[in-house]
Amino acid sequence: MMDVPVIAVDGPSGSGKGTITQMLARRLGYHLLDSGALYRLTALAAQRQGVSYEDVDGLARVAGSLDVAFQPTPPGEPARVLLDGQDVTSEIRTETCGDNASKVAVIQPVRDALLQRQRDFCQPPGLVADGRDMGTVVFPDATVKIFLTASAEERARRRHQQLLEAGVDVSIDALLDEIRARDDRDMNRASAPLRPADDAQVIDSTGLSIEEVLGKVMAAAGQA
Ligand SMILES: Nc1ncnc2c1ncn2[C@@H]1O[C@H](COP(=O)(O)OP(=O)(O)O)[C@@H](O)[C@H]1O
Ligand SMILES: Nc1ccn([C@H]2C[C@H](O)[C@@H](COP(=O)(O)OP(=O)(O)O)O2)c(=O)n1
Repeated sequence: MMDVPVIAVDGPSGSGKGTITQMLARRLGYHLLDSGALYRLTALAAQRQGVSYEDVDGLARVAGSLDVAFQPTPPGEPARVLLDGQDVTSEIRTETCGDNASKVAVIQPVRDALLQRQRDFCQPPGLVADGRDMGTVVFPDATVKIFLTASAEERARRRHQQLLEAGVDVSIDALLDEIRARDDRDMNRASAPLRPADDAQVIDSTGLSIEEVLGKVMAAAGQA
């Protein structure tokens, strides 16, 4: 499958990966892998099955047997995500689920159990892959590697705005604390820590509009 182009986009929470990869995949007509959704689904499925976040074997089993479907939606809307046939699109987007995802994601057997499932998304005509280790571990031979970042303060402001639009009012300071804790856990774990691949192009989106970031990413991908 190495002749299928892969654009890997990694970066911390709130850097704009989900927004940019969705727009990019649509524009190029490529498939999209939201790898974070798989970690979120693992956390949710474990909770539903009563598997504790300390039970390494249990978590790996949950990750390896996830019954997941991603259904396309109109432009601008997140893909619909089904777990065991049930719509969990909103449920997996909460801050708590993101935090739980980051906790199960430190466990190597969980990462191993999800590896092939992620690689299976690499299908013609191409793939845009969103995550933490797309360019370093899952698709080390990716055609283009982008590391998207922004200051923690900017990412907390974006998350605040996003939650307000969803009717949830959480203080920016609380969100900043959460973002820092999640950055710390994702960057300092032993397995596939969040870091730019050696051959990644780093794009700092602080102070840039979504369109400006998309332009830079398209240029980096040679498609501008
Ligand atoms: N360059 C940008 N400028 C302003 N807001 C942005 C930018 N990129 C993304 N956002 C907004 O920030 C929030 C988080 O973006 P998202 O794509 O979910 O990030 P990630 O997937 O990296 O966690 C969303 O509400 C999104 O609309
Ligand atoms: N490729 C990936 C994707 C996500 N994770 C883990 C670490 C992240 O904090 C959680 C949630 O990721 P997700 O991309 O959905 O979260 P954000 O939208 O960036 O807030 O999952 C991972 O370890 N490896």
